[in-house]
Amino acid sequence: MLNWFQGSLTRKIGSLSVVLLSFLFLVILYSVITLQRIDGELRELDELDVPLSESMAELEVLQLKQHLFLEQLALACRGGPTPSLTEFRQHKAQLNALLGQVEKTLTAALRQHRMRLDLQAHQAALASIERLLPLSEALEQTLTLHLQDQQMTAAEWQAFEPRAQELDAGLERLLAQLDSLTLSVSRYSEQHERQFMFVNAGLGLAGLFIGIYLTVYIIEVFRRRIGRIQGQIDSLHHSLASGEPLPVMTPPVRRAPDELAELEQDLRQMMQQLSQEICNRQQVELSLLELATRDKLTGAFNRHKWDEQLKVELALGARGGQFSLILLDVDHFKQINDRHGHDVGDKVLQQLVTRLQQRLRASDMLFRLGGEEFAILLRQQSLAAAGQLAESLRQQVELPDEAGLPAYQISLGVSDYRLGDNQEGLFRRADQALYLAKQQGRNRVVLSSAAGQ
Ligand SMILES: Nc1nc2c(ncn2[C@@H]2O[C@H](COP(=O)(O)OP(=O)(O)OP(=O)(O)O)[C@@H](O)[C@H]2O)c(=O)[nH]1
Repeated sequence: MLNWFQGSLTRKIGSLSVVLLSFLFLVILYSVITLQRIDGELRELDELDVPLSESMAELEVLQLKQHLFLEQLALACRGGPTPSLTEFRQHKAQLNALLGQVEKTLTAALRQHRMRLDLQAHQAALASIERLLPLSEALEQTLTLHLQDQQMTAAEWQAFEPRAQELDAGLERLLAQLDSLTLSVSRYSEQHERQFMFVNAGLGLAGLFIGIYLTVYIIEVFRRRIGRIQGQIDSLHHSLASGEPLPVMTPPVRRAPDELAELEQDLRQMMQQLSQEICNRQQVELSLLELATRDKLTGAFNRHKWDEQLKVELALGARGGQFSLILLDVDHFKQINDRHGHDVGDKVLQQLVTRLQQRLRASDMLFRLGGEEFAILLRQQSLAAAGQLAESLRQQVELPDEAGLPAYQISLGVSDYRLGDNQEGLFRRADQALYLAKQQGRNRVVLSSAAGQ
């Protein structure tokens, strides 16, 4: 049973169909066998019912003839013509033949015994025939004796009449028994046919319900599972369109490994891979963006980013925004390189960026313009405030180093945005301030205003 639940969908539907077909086959088999039985019963009924009915009709006619003969005999006692003994003998021979025929029919039915006949009623009818035969024989002998002298006396008639009536009553009883026998057989057959009809209708309905259940089951299974797959494909479409990672999938529930479940699992795996791919791609994009905008050695923004950002800030400035610019340069950096080597020079540049970043705010942006030259964009900062920050940066850099790097200083030139400035104008003012700082002995801050700009 557990195997069935874990089986493929084709196997499940196939096995349910086999159950349904087997059930229908059994229904058909049952119908054929029962119909054959009913047909046999009807044939047996014909074999019993038809001859018995014919014999009964003849017996009734014979009984009437017997009555007439006895009436004539009663009249003969009172002086009427004596009836012919030959006629009585003919009746008796007919009676014997008929009784023999009925006995044969009943005995044959009993021997076949395929139908549910009332055995007691059968045997009672046979016993009645057994009793009637000697009675008829004795009556013939008595009548032969009385009619030898062609005349029956009144006393003889009185003795004879009860025995004749006994034979008549016996015949009457036999007829009633045969009648009830044929009636009960017909009733049994009718009842049996009705039962067959009900059972067959019930089985047919059961087959119909199983068929409907199977159909509904298949439709429901497909509808639910395909709906789930559709939902996953929808979220895949959405994710691909928006570029967002796919929703985190719960680990696949262990389900029957049928075709649809396999498809779902494949789809889930594909979505997980795709989700991973999207995350990777976003990381790659971030890395590429970093590479494109950051300086490899120091991690500060690069020249390319500087050009872009300066355009943005100038556009904002043209709309009323305020910002300032600091240009800074390491003093005598060539000497550091020359004395301590290029690698130490690199470390100095890295350390410089770290120290500067420590003092800057999140909205400030530090750029390496080339060599040992740097620029800082300060949003919402006046020239004076930028000058103060520049001075504090200078002092910060001047502090003795704990990592064993040589001491160094920086010179800084500061300018602020003025309405109508372009990239060159703004940069030139800051650069001239820096140049002046170098001229005045380095390790200092010069504002563009002080530089006469
Ligand atoms: N270690 C290292 N040195 C660099 C790098 N880029 C430029 N330099 C060196 O920086 C030095 C700049 O020297 P200069 O332009 O003469 O300036 P300076 O020696 O700092 O003198 P002033 O600016 O006048 O104080 C040169 O020797 C360059 O080789 C770099 O990425 N790493």
